[in-house]
Amino acid sequence: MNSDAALLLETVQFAAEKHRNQKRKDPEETPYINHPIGVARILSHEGGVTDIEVLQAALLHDTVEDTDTTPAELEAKFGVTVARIVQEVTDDKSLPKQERKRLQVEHAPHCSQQAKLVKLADKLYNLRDLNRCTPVGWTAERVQEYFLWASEVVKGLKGTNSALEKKLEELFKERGVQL
Ligand SMILES: Nc1nc2c(ncn2[C@@H]2O[C@H](COP(=O)(O)OP(=O)(O)O)[C@@H](OP(=O)(O)OP(=O)(O)O)[C@H]2O)c(=O)[nH]1
Ligand SMILES: [Mn+2]
Repeated sequence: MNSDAALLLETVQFAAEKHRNQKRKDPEETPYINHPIGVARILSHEGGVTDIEVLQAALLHDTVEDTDTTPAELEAKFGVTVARIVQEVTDDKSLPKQERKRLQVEHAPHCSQQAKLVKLADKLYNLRDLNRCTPVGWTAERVQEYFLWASEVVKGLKGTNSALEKKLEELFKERGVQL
């Protein structure tokens, strides 16, 4: 087997183990790991991304934010670059939600190109997921607010990947949100 394929399998196995007890917020309680796998798949199949470290970071992107995984653990297992990309896309969960959301908008333009790619694919996946079904407990207003906020983040990621940006723009247009 080629070493990139082996590395991706090692990475997806690690992420699946870390997220093993988590579910998405949809009514069917989809396994959480479907999301990071989908984000990596968007980058590879729709974004044309071949940078293995970006694909690994996509698979791992919610492990530090949402599980007991530490940045040091990622660095030891997957190297400094993958750990750094994940750190760049990790929200500080000790901050109030409004502040976290504001900081994503503020920080997006200053992220590395690799982190910007992961952020674009993360938003694309989550917006498509919102179109597929409404998370349990969310109102239509909250869904629309998420689209509005995501558009503010995506504005700061412009010029990163035209294919992904085009698909995001289409989703915003359907919601009457101007990018
Ligand atoms: N659309 C959708 N999202 C779900 C679902 N289940 C879990 N999520 C996650 O919920 C987050 C968005 O919900 P919010 O209420 O805005 O944020 P919060 O979970 O951090 O409080 C996303 O986190 P994230 O990936 O860290 O991204 P981000 O929104 O923080 O950028 C998304 O992955 C689902 O069924 N549908
Ligand atoms: Mn995510």
